[in-house]
Amino acid sequence: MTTRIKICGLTREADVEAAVAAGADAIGFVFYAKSRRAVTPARAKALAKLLPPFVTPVGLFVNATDAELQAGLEALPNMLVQFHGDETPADCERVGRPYLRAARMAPGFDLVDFSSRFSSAQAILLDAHVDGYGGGGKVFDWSLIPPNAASHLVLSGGLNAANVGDGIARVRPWAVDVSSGVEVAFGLKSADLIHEFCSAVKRADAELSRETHG
Ligand SMILES: O=C(O)c1ccccc1N[C@@H]1O[C@H](COP(=O)(O)O)[C@@H](O)[C@H]1O
Repeated sequence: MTTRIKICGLTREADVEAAVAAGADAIGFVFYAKSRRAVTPARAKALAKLLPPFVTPVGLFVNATDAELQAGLEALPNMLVQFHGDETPADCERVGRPYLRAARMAPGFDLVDFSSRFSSAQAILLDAHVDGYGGGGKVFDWSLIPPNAASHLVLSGGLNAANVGDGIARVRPWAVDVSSGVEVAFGLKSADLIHEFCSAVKRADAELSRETHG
């Protein structure tokens, strides 16, 4: 299987170009004003114009107001919505768009129950439980993920080129998502690290395919 790749928290044209060139399937824009990776809807619109067909823009929101959601959706009408705060299933469904719902993984968290409550999500995105909701570059204990927790899982939380292959082999996610792990300083993406991350994902897929098909 091909593991899809999302590169999140892009703020500059060069980062978007690097992610597309490296083979990313999705690009995330952070619409959360408290994040140092935040972009305005107008900025996201300008960056998303660089995306070729079949690369999906994703808008990340944390407990956004209706006005903030609307502004994001108007700027990026074709975006997938990533809810990364305390949104309820009703909050997510009210927006009427395909969405990812972030689960903040920590010991005792009931992922099976969470996934069943958010069964209308396209995928459950697994992130470590950190202060500030996410994007903390922290790996969580992957053994907390029960088998068949959701039909589509996006693995995130502290991924980088060195550990993403292990994550793919152990979790077998539909997709992986990275932000901190492709940065040289907080919020500053590196084209080289983006390329290394995407190459590591492709190597892991090739290794799994060899194990499966010989
Ligand atoms: O990136 C942020 O600033 C952010 C803020 C609030 C919620 C989520 C955020 N980022 C997302 O967190 C995960 C994990 O990121 P990392 O690779 O550990 O840095 C990922 O989905 C980011 O998009």
